[in-house]
Amino acid sequence: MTAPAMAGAATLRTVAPGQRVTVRVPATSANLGPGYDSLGLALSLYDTVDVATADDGELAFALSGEGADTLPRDGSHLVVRTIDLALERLGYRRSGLRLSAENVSPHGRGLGSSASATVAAVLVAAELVDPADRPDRAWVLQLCSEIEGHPDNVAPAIFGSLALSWQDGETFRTAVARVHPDVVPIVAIPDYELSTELARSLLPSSVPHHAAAANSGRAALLVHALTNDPSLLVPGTEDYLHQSYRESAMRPSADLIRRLRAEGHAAVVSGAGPTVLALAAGAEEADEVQAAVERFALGGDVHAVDTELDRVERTTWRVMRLDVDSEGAKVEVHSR
Ligand SMILES: Nc1ncnc2c1ncn2[C@@H]1O[C@H](COP(=O)(O)OP(=O)(O)OP(=O)(O)O)[C@@H](O)[C@H]1O
Ligand SMILES: N[C@@H](CCO)C(=O)O
Repeated sequence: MTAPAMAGAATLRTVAPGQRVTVRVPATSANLGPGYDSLGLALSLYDTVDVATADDGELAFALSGEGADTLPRDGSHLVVRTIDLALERLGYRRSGLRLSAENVSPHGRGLGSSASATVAAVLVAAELVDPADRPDRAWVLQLCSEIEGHPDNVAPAIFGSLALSWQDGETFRTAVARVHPDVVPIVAIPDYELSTELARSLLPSSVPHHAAAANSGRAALLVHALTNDPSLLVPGTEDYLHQSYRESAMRPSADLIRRLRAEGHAAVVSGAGPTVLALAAGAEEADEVQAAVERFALGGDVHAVDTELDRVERTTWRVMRLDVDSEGAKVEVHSR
């Protein structure tokens, strides 16, 4: 992991004006059932961040897509805040920034939007410093994992494919595995949000030993199923550590997962939810999954009943058949 030692605030250098960097980062699905805080898959759904430096100290934003009307347009914007942090770690600070972002990944739905934004920001910062101070991708993984608190979304966002991540003391590491070409990810994104922070607060501080033992068997099986034998995806995606504890915060998603699994499909909560991820073993099964989700949606599962208003709210779902992204984040540095 190479990067310069952190400089004191007084010695921070200002990044050169007139630079422009564009980064495209895939969405990611973490956990995949039993791989809690460890496994993550990169998906063919991309956010793009474009940053230009200026010497006027001003921040300017051009945001489109998800969050365009709600995200802050000041130094508290996740991308700006993370660029500032990464630059500081590298011994730099910024003056003015022009940030354009096209956000495609939905926020707060379990598709790693905050991880994608964090990865984009750290990769931008890495390009804005002098070449001699440029960090490698292990440093990028470390900082992004520290910011997110866990590596399972940021690793596939950086490297693509299936990332198997772990922690050695304070150091985050990852190994990237190639996914079997028959595996087809399908996401069913409900119309309600769930913050990762809330979903994490629902987990117990310890689990019974038999649950941990069962989970480790399934996590091992899942890696084999995803890379070598997709016919084992249903048993490989059984989880014992998190999904059941979070059900109360995402009933419609839990109901859809039960329905899909009962019909023989490998369905799990994507990340901290509430999106449902199904991993089909081939195009034919992917068609069946899409049809099953549509039947479930038409059945009109009840999301909330407001008895005072005598009104029933029903969940609506956006279903997308995606590919596994095998490239990870792509950085383009525009010549001056
Ligand atoms: N592209 C972005 N630009 C700025 N802020 C973002 C961006 N994407 C996400 N965020 C911030 O992160 C929040 C969502 O983070 P959260 O961790 O709750 O969900 P997620 O990352 O979408 O899902 P998960 O971590 O379960 O996969 C948003 O509400 C927003 O504040
Ligand atoms: N492993 C994380 C993924 C969401 O960021 C969780 O389930 O809380």
